[in-house]
Amino acid sequence: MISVLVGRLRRRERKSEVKMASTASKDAIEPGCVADGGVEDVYGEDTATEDQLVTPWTVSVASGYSLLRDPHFNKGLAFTEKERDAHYLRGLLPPVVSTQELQERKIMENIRQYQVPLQKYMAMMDLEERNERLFYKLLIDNVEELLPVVYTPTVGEACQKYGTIFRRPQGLYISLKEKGRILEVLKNWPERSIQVIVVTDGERILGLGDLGCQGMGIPVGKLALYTALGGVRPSACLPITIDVGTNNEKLLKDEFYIGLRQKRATGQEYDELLDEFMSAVKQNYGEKVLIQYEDFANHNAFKLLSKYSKSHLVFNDDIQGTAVVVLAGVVAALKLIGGTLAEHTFLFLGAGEAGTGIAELIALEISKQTKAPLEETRKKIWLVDSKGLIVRSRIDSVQDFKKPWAHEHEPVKDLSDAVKAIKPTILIGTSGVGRTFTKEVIEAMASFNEKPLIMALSNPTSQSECTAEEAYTWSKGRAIFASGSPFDPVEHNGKVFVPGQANNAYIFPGLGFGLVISGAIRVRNEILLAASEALAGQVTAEHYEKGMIYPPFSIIRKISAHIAASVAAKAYELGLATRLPRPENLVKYAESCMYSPIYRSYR
Ligand SMILES: NC(=O)C1=CN([C@@H]2O[C@H](COP(=O)(O)OP(=O)(O)OC[C@H]3O[C@@H](n4cnc5c(N)ncnc54)[C@H](OP(=O)(O)O)[C@@H]3O)[C@@H](O)[C@H]2O)C=CC1
Ligand SMILES: CC(=O)C(=O)O
Ligand SMILES: [Mg+2]
Repeated sequence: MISVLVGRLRRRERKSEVKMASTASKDAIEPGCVADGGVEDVYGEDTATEDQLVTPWTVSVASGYSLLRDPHFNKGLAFTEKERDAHYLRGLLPPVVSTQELQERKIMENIRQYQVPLQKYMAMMDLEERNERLFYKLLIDNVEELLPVVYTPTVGEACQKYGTIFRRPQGLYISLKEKGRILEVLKNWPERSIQVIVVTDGERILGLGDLGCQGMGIPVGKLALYTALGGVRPSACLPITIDVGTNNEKLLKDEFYIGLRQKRATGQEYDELLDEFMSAVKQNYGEKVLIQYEDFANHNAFKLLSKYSKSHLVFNDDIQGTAVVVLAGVVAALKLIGGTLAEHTFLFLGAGEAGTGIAELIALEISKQTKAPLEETRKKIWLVDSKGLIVRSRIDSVQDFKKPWAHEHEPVKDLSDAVKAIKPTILIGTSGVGRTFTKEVIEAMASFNEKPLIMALSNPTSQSECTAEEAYTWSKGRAIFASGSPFDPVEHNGKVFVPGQANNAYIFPGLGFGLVISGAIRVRNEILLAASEALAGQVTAEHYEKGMIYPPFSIIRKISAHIAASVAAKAYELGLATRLPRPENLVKYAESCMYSPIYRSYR
């Protein structure tokens, strides 16, 4: 044990020596710029130029067999002849020397041969554990094909079966057993320079409910996107699952379940654990670490966000990230459906984190545009929950986050009747319940709207309120449609429709990256609105011609650089940014900070 600790300390000392050696070259890019992820180049391997030699440190200099088994440095068959000599690799590899491009082609061919999505997911996770740079190269270069594998919908199935497919632990598990020792647990994580944490307690995993400790697939997947889509260096990302038990009876009885076998802790016990976690994170990683809450149930999510947004850099992806991406999609869609934001009427199925989060940001933007008070702008937005339309007469019985949406109206029991009564121009699904946008609902939308905007946001695909095909067919090809999980293009009456993917994956990687590169210390609504505007600004005439309201994921790194720049600019303007001086060209700066998965050469 002592020798492991000494080894780890030595590693950190050596990393900082390398860091000093590499700083000079970075200054040549832009003063103050720190390459790859906007965080300190702890390993020294991420220098901006690829021809510089770096040392593959692990406990000591990694070499031979251990080098091949260190995913951070392993290049497999791509080790050069010189590297094979210098690092004792002779005989441990077959003679051929491959390129990263050839390795990438081979793995893509292998992955395409799997028919079952979960097999593709497992192949990708295996690759991440074997060769991190190749994993990210694959993900970046084939983003549209691989996003559904490492993210929704497949990650949902992976979480459901996490115990069965579990091979090696990913991320950090903090359970009730660690109460009183969370700081110690954080120190067990091998990296010190953490910039982004994604944390879940597993209670509302996508629209699949309580998956307890097996929710870990979500922080792992989200952080893979932080690197691939946003450019944050992998070593600066930390996935965490807080295990307070699960109320999922099936999992509690599952012999392969990996979490605490007890009912969820609530009340004071829960609050104290979360409080200790939040303090320990700040103590260990400082003020500027971004904590992204993910897939908490709404009874905790709103509370946590409001409690810690005053003292920590926190962001709730389901409440805030979803709101940003949907507002951007709606604003972009105005070019196709006409009118201003204020002229539209919105109806939501689902009044939880996503529904009320989106509703509030839309109301804020309308208020900003029209100067009308927020109480007024909220009146154009209606929400339906599991008990029907949220109306004034229900105000005393609904949760606090629903109260602003309890408008004057007679009670309405179901969505179909609500659509007919409210006559919305925009229908948004955030219920987590599949196939709830029925033929009757879509036909009603199409009966009083020339171009109804229909967004079925629930994930994974099985929970989508309707499919793309249903939306286009039932509206006779008039709907503008976007969904949370991807759908293939649909042909209807000889015309091809390309559905948009309204998923917070467009936003959180760029938004988080913008916070990191500016050293922001808090997230504010103005920052969310800036991110939304930046995303909407990336939709071009060419996209509109195809009926698209989001740009394609194939250009996500460019999109993320623009979002990050707008976020950073707003953070500087609000006095929330601490990384000084402010770079002049923030888009260029963001691009220059992005992690590159290209192999480095070892001395
Ligand atoms: N596309 C994206 O980027 C995102 C998608 N989502 C998806 O949105 C869904 C909801 O997430 P979230 O808002 O966090 O969940 P919540 O649990 O906070 O909210 C769900 C809401 O849906 C309502 N609801 C449940 N069943 C029905 C029903 N049969 N009819 C009408 N309303 C119903 C609930 O009603 P009640 O309050 O009465 O219980 C609640 O208001 C999930 O599937 C999630 O995957 C979430 C975030 C981002
Ligand atoms: C996309 C996402 O964050 C969710 O479905 O929860
Ligand atoms: Mg989520």
